[in-house]
Amino acid sequence: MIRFDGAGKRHPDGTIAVGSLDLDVPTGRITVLVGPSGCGKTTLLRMVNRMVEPTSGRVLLDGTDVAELDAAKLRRGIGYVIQQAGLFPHRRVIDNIATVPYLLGQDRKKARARAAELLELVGLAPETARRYPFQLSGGQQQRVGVARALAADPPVLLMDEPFSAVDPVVRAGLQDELLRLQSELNKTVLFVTHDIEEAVKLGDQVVVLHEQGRIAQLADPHTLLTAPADDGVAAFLGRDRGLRGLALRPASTVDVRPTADGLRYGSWELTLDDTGRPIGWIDRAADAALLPAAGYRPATDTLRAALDAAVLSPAGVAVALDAEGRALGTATREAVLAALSAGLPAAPAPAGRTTTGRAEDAPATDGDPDGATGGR
Ligand SMILES: Nc1ncnc2c1ncn2[C@@H]1O[C@H](COP(=O)(O)OP(=O)(O)OP(=O)(O)O)[C@@H](O)[C@H]1O
Repeated sequence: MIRFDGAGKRHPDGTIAVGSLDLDVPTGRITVLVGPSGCGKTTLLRMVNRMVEPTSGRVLLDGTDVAELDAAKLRRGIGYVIQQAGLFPHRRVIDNIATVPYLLGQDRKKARARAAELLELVGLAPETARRYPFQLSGGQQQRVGVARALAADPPVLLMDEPFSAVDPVVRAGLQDELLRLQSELNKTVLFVTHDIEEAVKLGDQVVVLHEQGRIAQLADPHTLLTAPADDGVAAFLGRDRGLRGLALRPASTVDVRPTADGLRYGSWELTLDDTGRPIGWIDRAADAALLPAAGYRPATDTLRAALDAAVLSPAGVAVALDAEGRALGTATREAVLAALSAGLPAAPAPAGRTTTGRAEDAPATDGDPDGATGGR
């Protein structure tokens, strides 16, 4: 575990980057520091590997004050990934990844073999190994940066806006990759971002920071989205935080009608190819062209993906897919909405209006929507 124990940083010019922070970063989990520019995120991250020395308080790594550890040794035991990857331009990818193992005096052949494994682990083709960083895309460079940070198999990973320089699609892919890696590796990850969406997607716990490293809220993503500590945090989370919360709930709760039970909904029919993959929806009544069938994967996707597929479908029906893209069944918009409502408190029946226009309780069986609009 990493512990910030009253850790603060005051620069010689008097700037207080971080006032005094108490924070536990649990072992084997992802903790995300998120907050506006200049709130002290990078300062805090760098206190862990002693690139910044606190001017007050301490940072403890598994109970030991990092100030007591040899800085170079400490850094070799902590993976560090930064924006733009920070690769050595004159070294091939394979040697970039093996940098720390070389420094640790590992046998070169062994270090390279491990680097090749890591290349595969982060989803890069083997031929990437011999290229130089400038021959890679931004997203590929970030993957190499992650592989390099993992090379010495450090228990701790510090990631400072590692994915912010790449476009949103590549970024989402890198985030997915990090979550997949983390499910296998269980590193203690301290991740810095200014993007709240990224924070709630990746964090087991999210620390929302105000200026000078003051904690505005420390919570798991669900709590953060549903119960922001104050208006400032709510504003930072954005207006669609309720909808974004759907991205934290699994799609597996949606009721799926198996393909064997039929693929017709009114005049709409889902057509599949020989392998069981959806081709599209056809409206038998209109004899019109096939329309695309939006799908989602119940095993791995979120409720948000299921809702998206249902909303996009011309038939109002999402296609549930297996990992190979074959149709398992279908889920109506209503089924998705039912799953969505399952986690929420039931809405009471609409109350009627008194003659003074004030709402009053109405029996659940006697809800009168007209009354609610004052229609008579
Ligand atoms: N060497 C320095 N001297 C004086 N002030 C500094 C120095 N380094 C950083 N600061 C200030 O400390 C504060 C925190 O900086 P830090 O880089 O930790 O913020 P951040 O939250 O990571 O910002 P960003 O999201 O923009 O990267 C900022 O106000 C910054 O200007």
